[in-house]
Amino acid sequence: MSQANLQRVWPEMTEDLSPEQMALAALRAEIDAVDDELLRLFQKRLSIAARVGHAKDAPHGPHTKLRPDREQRVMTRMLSGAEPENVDAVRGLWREIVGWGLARQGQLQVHVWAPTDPTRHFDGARQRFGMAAAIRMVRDPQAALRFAAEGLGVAVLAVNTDDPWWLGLRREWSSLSVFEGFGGEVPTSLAVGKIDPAALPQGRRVVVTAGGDAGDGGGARRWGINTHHGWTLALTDAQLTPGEAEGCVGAIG
Ligand SMILES: C=C(O[C@@H]1C=C(C(=O)O)C=C[C@H]1O)C(=O)O
Repeated sequence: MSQANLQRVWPEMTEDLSPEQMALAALRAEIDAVDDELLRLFQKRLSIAARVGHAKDAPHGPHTKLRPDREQRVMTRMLSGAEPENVDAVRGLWREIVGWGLARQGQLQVHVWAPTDPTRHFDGARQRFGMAAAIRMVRDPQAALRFAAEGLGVAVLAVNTDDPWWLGLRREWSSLSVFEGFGGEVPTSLAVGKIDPAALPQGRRVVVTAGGDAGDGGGARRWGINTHHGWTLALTDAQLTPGEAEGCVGAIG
């Protein structure tokens, strides 16, 4: 709102103000108007997200409502429209917005297992899933996997430790998919959940394979994350299909 307009709308409020105070009040009035618009749009988005949740109930599927592919598309679209200096702010805000959208379909429960540097892993989960999620640290990776396999929520598990929990992704926890990596180019923890394989993010696949070979058809780039008794957890650029013989257990974008 311009200073002249402010004076017109609130003459009694503005008569004793210095020009600096008037300028500040005008800018704050502008922010109030933007906030009103944001509030209306945010609440509209939340109610649409709730309707998307009902649409996912029919037919009732075995997967959680979290759709990493859709979240990735929403995020990419927003970041491509953001001014360069706003990219970090937009990323952080949209993580929150999408987190609250998902919460309208049921609060996301996240169990984090990270025996070393737990706060760093907890913070990574909080940034990824937002304030809407209920996040807690747990002591037993197998219990966290069981929790995720029962469809009660998702698990974030550290991989830079001596516990090769990830071997189970090809055995007893084959209903779970890795859908996110935390900690940089070579992730130090992975998120797993009962994610519809069709809803995994586009990009790097996660593979658990016997021997040092990712079985990715050769030529495709590959990053090793961990090994244990001849088994390898790695990332690959090869577009493998989750659940098939190549040992693909998910994708992290
Ligand atoms: C709204 C949806 O559900 C969840 C919330 C999303 C959002 O708020 O944008 C996106 C993906 C899902 O994790 C959806 O699947 O479109």
